Amino acid sequence: MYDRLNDVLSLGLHRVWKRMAVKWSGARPGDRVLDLCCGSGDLTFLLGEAVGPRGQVVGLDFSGAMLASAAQRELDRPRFDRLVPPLQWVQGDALDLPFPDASFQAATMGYGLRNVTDIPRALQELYRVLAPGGAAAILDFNNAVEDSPVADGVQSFLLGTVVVPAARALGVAEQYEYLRPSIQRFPTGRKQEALALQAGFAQATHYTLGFGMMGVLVVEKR
Ligand SMILES: C/C(=C\Cc1cc(O)c2ccccc2c1O)CCC[C@H](C)CCC[C@H](C)CCCC(C)C
Ligand SMILES: C[S@@+](CC[C@H](N)C(=O)[O-])C[C@H]1O[C@@H](n2cnc3c(N)ncnc32)[C@H](O)[C@@H]1O
Repeated sequence: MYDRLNDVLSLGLHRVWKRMAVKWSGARPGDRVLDLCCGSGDLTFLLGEAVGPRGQVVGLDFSGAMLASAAQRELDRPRFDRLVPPLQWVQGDALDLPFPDASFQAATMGYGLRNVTDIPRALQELYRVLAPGGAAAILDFNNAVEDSPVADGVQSFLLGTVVVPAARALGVAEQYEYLRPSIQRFPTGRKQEALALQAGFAQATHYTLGFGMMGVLVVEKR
């Protein structure tokens, strides 16, 4: 239901945003890459396409149920889709990653940073497991309250008049009612850049997508 609602409610655009995040992560053929808070694996599968059969892809999530869903999706993929390497599904905490320092050349995090309980800690762990020269792309809703009050207003309107009623019709209103307050608590793009630099990244740039309602924080480790 989560995947289907994402398609319907974003008019399929979330797939475009996820492809942009993978592109901006800098994942290249043969790389070892990580998808943090992978959920049902949307970004993990896209990373697999980017690194190809010689690459290595790890999807991490602390929900065993989401990982089981992702692993089943991998089994259900058509054989010709098997151009990607076998994906590794790891149950773990983004705040205490079970990987050595400098383990990955690139990483993604899709709609996860806003959901962790300690954003600075998550950025520090991401920095630690990236190799020097590595990069990551962190896709999430954009808290546009400072940069674009119009985008903030439209986002709030759509969440309240389209998203939550649609979720209510499917019996999952409570989960989707969480979105607006979580976005209001989420650091703005500028603040995310500052947090990333504090975590040790040499470069941090926040780009907006979806008419300012989504954002991607791109970070680079020297
Ligand atoms: C893929 C998307 C959201 C993932 C997502 C993240 C969460 O933290 C959740 C928490 C609780 C419930 C659900 C989620 C969740 O789905 C983004 C697209 C799906 C959104 C639900 C749609 C939101 C519509 C936007 C306000 C604006 C649409 C942009 C416009 C079509 C250009
Ligand atoms: C909204 S879903 C996003 C899933 C996927 N990245 C996507 O783009 O569809 C957020 C995911 O983050 C996971 N998550 C939240 N906090 C986490 C943490 N501290 N460590 C690992 N996973 C976490 C949840 O279990 C959930 O699967």
